[in-house]
Amino acid sequence: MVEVLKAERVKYSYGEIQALNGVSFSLYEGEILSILGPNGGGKSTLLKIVSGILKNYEGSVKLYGKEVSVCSIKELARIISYIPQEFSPAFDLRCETIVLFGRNPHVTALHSFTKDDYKIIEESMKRADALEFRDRLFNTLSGGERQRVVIAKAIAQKGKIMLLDEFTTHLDPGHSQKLIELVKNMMKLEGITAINVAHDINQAINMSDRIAFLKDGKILAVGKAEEILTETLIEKVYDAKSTIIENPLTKKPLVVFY
Ligand SMILES: Nc1ncnc2c1ncn2[C@@H]1O[C@H](COP(=O)(O)OP(=O)(O)OP(=O)(O)O)[C@@H](O)[C@H]1O
Repeated sequence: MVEVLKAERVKYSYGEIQALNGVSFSLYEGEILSILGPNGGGKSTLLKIVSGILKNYEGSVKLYGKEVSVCSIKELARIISYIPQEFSPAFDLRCETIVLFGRNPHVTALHSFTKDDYKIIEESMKRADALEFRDRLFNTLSGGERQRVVIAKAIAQKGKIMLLDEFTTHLDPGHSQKLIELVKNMMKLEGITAINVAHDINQAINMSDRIAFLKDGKILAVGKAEEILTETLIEKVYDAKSTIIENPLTKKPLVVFY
């Protein structure tokens, strides 16, 4: 198994607030690792460190063996595609232009976008089922339609690692299901690896190879859902009562809160 990312004893604080307090885990090529946990547990902070937004962390975070804090933003953007919960550009931009942003990390100082870039954009929009929005203004689309465009941008970026930050939060069950399928298929076809930050535990169990629970800046458990999930763990993480049954369709654990 190729280790794509290795985090060791990562600590991060915002002034007095210790957001991460000794986080260690590995991410292996081709897997989806979902990170779950209560509000304020440190999930977004972890994604910001992995994507190079927060650099002054303690410990070590290596991507393909290289420390993230010394990678340039452009270098990271060639490896990492980030799909946020919401993307709201400050200006009125056409959807094609948004997807074109995905090609920025591949453009050199000497020449701008090429014919190939435009071909990649068209293919990416087709795959994300977003081609029909090509000439529409991004801000006029619905939440689900926008996410398809943002996913097209991530496809066009051709990063080997995808960071998904609660990317289905504002979507209805139909759109949410379609987008998860799209991301999973894309990952299989392109051999992409993903970290998926989520609150919907059952959705995370169904779409992931492994799950991790982050609380108070520490990982409480990480592994295959069927191996680590217990009612006691759920209570420790969320302070909530649950019962865990077998999902009749997927045969994976299904957490029922009560
Ligand atoms: N810019 C900031 N300045 C100060 N404190 C921050 C900042 N961003 C996050 N924090 C604090 O760091 C801790 C971890 O926050 P983080 O956003 O990483 O949690 P999270 O697990 O993503 O939460 P949620 O599930 O609510 O999105 C929280 O206590 C939060 O208040």
